[in-house]
Amino acid sequence: MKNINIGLFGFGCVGQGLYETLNNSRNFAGEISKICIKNPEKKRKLPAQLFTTKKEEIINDPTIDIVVELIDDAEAAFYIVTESLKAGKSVVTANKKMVAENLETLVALQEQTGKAVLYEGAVCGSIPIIRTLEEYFGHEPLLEVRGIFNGSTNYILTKIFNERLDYPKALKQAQELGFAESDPTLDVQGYDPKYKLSILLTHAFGIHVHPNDITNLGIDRLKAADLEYARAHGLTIKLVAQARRIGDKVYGFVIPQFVEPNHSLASIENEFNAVTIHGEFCDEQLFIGKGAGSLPTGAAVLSDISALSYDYKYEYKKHYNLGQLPFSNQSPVQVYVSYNSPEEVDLTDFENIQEKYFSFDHCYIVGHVCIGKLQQSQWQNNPNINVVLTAEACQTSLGNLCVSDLKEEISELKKGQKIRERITV
Ligand SMILES: NC(=O)C1=CN([C@@H]2O[C@H](COP(=O)(O)OP(=O)(O)OC[C@H]3O[C@@H](n4cnc5c(N)ncnc54)[C@H](OP(=O)(O)O)[C@@H]3O)[C@@H](O)[C@H]2O)C=CC1
Ligand SMILES: N[C@@H](CC=O)C(=O)O
Repeated sequence: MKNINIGLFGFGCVGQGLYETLNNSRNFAGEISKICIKNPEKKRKLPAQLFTTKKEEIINDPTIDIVVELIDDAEAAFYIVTESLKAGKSVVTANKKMVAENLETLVALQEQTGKAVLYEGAVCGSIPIIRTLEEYFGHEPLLEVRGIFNGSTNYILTKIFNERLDYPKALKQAQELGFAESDPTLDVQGYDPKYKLSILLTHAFGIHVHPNDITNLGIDRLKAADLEYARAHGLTIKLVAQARRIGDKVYGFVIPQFVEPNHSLASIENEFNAVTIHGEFCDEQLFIGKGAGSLPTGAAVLSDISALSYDYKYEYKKHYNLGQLPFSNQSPVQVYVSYNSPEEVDLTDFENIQEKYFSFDHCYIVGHVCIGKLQQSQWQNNPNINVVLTAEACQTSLGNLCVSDLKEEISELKKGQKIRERITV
């Protein structure tokens, strides 16, 4: 095997994880010859001559074979990746925001330059999901890809449910352990798993969907009453990313979901991620592995570097071979919506309502709403409002209750009245 000369950008959690995995791999012939970082004053555990703050020292170095981009700034990462490709170097990156927001450009640039960009570490850490979709499922029509795509929020939810730790403490731990993004709102508001879903949409269904077109709701608005609701019903909550093909359309979104104890995602805890693939031929498969952290992500990056050493490239088979399936947000889902007072939610946005509950400290409704309506609604931006998919959320059969009648009835209810009612549709 040829000795590979690596130029590395970033020496934080993942960069150091890569360094460890590279040095402890017994059969990998490669070394890091230069590391570009941002802050020259920071104390490093490696000799100073290895570090630089000048990107060009790596991009323009003809002795460097592969560029590995592991920084926490998506804009600068895009520059590094595109300039490296233009300079004739293949690239490994773990930056899901950068990849998801620019995938079409990156695919075109790979075609133009003949060089490769690999990004296994960008999606679900150590789970080899992109290569699995590319190679193993390259010709199988898929029906669904779903799962837990964010380690930090899964860690937080595990600590909240299993140890009754409060949200700020659990988030702080996820940050200290290196799981969270530098801006943790990307994790807790569901952006990070949305970037990953956007990338998987390309490899699973052949479609490029910009993350801005995918709905994401997070776990940052969960209130004590929502947790009590879950516990009282024997449920837990997971932040679930999902995409499914129904007919000739693909639907996808990231929304927290109540999960029953016997559900395959219920036992996925801490920073572990899980991906379920449902294919027309293979039926269901479940992949589980650590989705965040220094060594698991470093291992995914090392695997990509190794793949480049035998000239591996993503072929984007489904994207090139299949007609573009349209992506749609017109998918009705059943949601639990909790809020402080009845006028905060516009019930006319709902297709129907199955349950409503008002008490002094907790109001909620359960009903079907279209993802597109949810995405566009003003009320959804209200920080008092928390939306969780019900355990049956994606069963699409809708009742036909007229919500305008209910709206009037509910708006007359005063906060403090304790009414619990199931409405049969
Ligand atoms: N942490 C994880 O578990 C995972 C992270 N990722 C992704 O990997 C990437 C890196 O994450 P992580 O290691 O956690 O981040 P860290 O914050 O731990 O490290 C970021 C590194 O990037 C360097 N850096 C920032 N901006 C620049 C720049 N413009 N030029 C050169 N270097 C720069 C920093 O330099 P300095 O040291 O000087 O501050 C630092 O070394 C991110 O895209 C993240 O989303 C993917 C999967 C898992
Ligand atoms: N912040 C991310 C890191 C890995 O992608 C996560 O928590 O999953």
